Amino acid sequence: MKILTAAQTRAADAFTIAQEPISSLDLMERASWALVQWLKQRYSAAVPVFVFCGPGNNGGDGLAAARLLHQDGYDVQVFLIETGQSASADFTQNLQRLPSAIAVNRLQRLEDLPPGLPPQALVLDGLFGSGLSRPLEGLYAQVVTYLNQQPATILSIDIPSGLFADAPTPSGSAVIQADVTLTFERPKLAFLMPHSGGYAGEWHVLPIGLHEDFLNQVESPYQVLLPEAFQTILRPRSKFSHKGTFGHALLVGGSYGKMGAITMSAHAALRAGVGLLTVQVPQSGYSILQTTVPEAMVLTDDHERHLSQFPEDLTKYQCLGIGPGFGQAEDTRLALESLFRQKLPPLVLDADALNLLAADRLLRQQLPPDSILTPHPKEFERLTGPASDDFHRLQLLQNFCSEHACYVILKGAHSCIGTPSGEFYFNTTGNPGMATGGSGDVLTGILTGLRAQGYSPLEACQLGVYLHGLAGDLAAEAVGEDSLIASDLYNYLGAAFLQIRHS
Ligand SMILES: NC(=O)C1=CN([C@@H]2O[C@H](COP(=O)(O)OP(=O)(O)OC[C@H]3O[C@@H](n4cnc5c(N)ncnc54)[C@H](OP(=O)(O)O)[C@@H]3O)[C@@H](O)[C@H]2O)[C@@H](O)CC1
Ligand SMILES: Nc1ncnc2c1ncn2[C@@H]1O[C@H](COP(=O)(O)OP(=O)(O)O)[C@@H](O)[C@H]1O
Ligand SMILES: [K+]
Repeated sequence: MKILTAAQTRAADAFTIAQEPISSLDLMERASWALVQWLKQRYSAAVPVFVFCGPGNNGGDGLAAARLLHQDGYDVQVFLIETGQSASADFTQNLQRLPSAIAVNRLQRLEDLPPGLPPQALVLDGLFGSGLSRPLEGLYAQVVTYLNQQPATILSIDIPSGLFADAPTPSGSAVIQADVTLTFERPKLAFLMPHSGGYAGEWHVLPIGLHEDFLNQVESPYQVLLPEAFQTILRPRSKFSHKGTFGHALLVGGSYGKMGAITMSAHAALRAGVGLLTVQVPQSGYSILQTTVPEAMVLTDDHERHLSQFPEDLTKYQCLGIGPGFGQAEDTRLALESLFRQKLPPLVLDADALNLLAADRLLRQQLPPDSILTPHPKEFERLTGPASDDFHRLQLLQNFCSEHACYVILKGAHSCIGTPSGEFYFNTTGNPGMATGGSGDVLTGILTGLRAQGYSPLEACQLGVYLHGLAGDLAAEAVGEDSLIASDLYNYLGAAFLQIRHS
């Protein structure tokens, strides 16, 4: 699903109004109706609703929602922030349509605000939406600070007020801290970024019938991954298939004290459906691997505690995953250097393999095209240098992927896949229970297993991050986020496959 910028959203709005055709006022009514339908399922009419409106169409949505909620028996009060700014036409129309039974409070200074809102109250935040053009100041900023201090639940209409949809919001700006955001038609880029995503709270996308032709044609480099995409990607396992059909993967990693990392990757590659798996570890890992992952074949390095070599014949493998528990010993670095001079199967690189790459520009330049790299933000920073904000980080991601013709999964709450052609795919599965040691090792195993089965690098990245997060969500349903550990992720991978195969 494509993500639109604020400007594209305005264009989608205008296109829909002209082509459907529908009046702008009726489109606002449709958006507000969708919002109210959602809200009614979650909050009963016993909950008092306080609607805060700015001067634009976001405020217009708030007014229309206030009227619809009042019709449904909710106790609604409206607060208009009046700074002398002229209101939008649809705002004005909706203000005129407001039944006189709804109390309208006009706020011109901070003192006009009620001393406090009841904890059981629901605040509808309709101050500003996609039309925000500068950080909030004065009375608007004061109202935001006031609302953020209230014990009430805040539901933001479209976007938390004060948050820029597709540009960095300057730090220290007044932004609504929403509990829930109901956003129209498409998620906003800011919801997916580490520094701004938290403002949106739990967010949901409400379709409001923006014109299909526009949505199909509009070009956007940003997409979110949804399960529908996998119906065409996921391959069936045909009746006469055999283990050779599903590829032979090689995982290289592990060092003394970090053998668990490569063990978890191995489990994950197997659960991702690979036909055969070989794992190369230092000698001290031999019994560990043979005991804990009996399905895998094990090769050992000459060294007891760290890796210093790769198997000689790499041609029989369909994917080579390197990194979990790899270490950064000098021998290990030299082994990686000589590896890059050979003809190689598709690569997945993680953890210390990335740190070694980061420390060596020449090595980076030899990175084979179509490799998949899976850095967390710190590893990414080592590869590209620091980013000034989340949007700059996306720019660095794009530069890196196009310079090295590779795919980079920038891991996080919404892991982002960067591609050589400049598209970005944000993941929508996963939860904070996955913020636990070894989660990334599991992802490496999944990607290696998928790539060995012949999935393209982009398919493997998309399927891999989605399944990994979904396994985390299913595991969290069973054991809770607090107790989730990385091995739960490969243990729930089967359930995740079943869910996307049958959705
Ligand atoms: N297509 C859709 O998805 C649909 C969208 N809909 C809804 O419309 C919303 C977008 O509405 P919108 O364009 O009127 O923008 P909104 O944010 O309400 O306010 C803009 C006004 O505020 C002003 N202003 C800006 N920043 C400011 C600041 N810091 N401090 C003070 N003022 C500031 C700005 O003035 P200016 O920048 O010109 O100075 C302008 O006057 C969207 O989020 C959704 O809720 C639905 O109804 C229908 C379908
Ligand atoms: N809050 C979160 N929400 C969703 N996924 C998360 C969250 N925190 C971590 N993850 C996922 O868990 C994995 C952590 O990887 P990484 O930091 O490399 O862990 P490790 O090095 O311990 O294996 C990534 O795939 C990341 O997307
Ligand atoms: K808002």
